[in-house]
Amino acid sequence: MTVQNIDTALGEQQRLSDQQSATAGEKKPNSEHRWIWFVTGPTACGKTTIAKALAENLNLTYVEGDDYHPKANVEKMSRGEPLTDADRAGWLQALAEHETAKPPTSSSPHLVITCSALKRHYRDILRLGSEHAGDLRIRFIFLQAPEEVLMERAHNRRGHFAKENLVHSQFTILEMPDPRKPKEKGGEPDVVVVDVGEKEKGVEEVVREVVERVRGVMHLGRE
Ligand SMILES: Nc1ncnc2c1ncn2[C@@H]1O[C@H](COP(=O)(O)OP(=O)(O)OP(=O)(O)O)[C@@H](O)[C@H]1O
Ligand SMILES: O=C(O)[C@H](O)[C@@H](O)[C@H](O)[C@H](O)CO
Repeated sequence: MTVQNIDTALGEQQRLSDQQSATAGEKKPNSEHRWIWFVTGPTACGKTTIAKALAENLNLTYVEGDDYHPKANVEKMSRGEPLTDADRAGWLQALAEHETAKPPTSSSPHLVITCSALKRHYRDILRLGSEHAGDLRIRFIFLQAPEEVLMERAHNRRGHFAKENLVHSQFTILEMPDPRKPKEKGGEPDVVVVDVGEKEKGVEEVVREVVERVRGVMHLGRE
């Protein structure tokens, strides 16, 4: 197979996976729905960077998930101590409530929210919004990169409470979503996985890919 053929095959595979993501769980698309996009992945994978750019490009409302942590969580993370399930419970609940709250009127009703969402169970808490407010389409973008790459990004980042000493603990509990398998087989077809680990890719290219794939899912979901 030539490089071009591999690219075409991968593109097709991605399109099929996004198509699945567009309609995951819905029998009939509803034109009145709101989109909620969670940008997820371990610390320093680029959630804030990519979510802001995505919101700006598609004119969606950006919400920084870290702003919903209680002070004690931020202090704990600043000391390099990993959060527990109990520490994250209230935070996940706050984000789940935020997604079902009355949509903002001053800007787009569609949200892009950052949240590490490291475990399947956490993503399921966020998915519950769809049951509580029937017009929601909750989707995830998982930014995937090797641990060493995120260690380096966290090390080089300035002015953030999360340092490189949080990275390893997050990888030990990470439950990577698999969008290719159906839900009944443990898969998560409502997740768009984007590789952000390649050095030569850079932020601009990742943003371009994310915007294109989100656009694809939202468009497919409206058909
Ligand atoms: N695709 C990329 N390529 C190279 N550097 C990147 C990329 N995306 C983000 N970065 C850089 O990596 C660092 C981490 O990014 P960012 O703060 O957006 O991550 P985050 O996932 O929001 O982190 P946290 O969960 O700790 O808040 C930043 O310095 C950012 O500029
Ligand atoms: O433990 C977690 O789930 C993560 O630490 C997130 O809650 C943080 O917000 C992020 O990684 C740092 O910005």
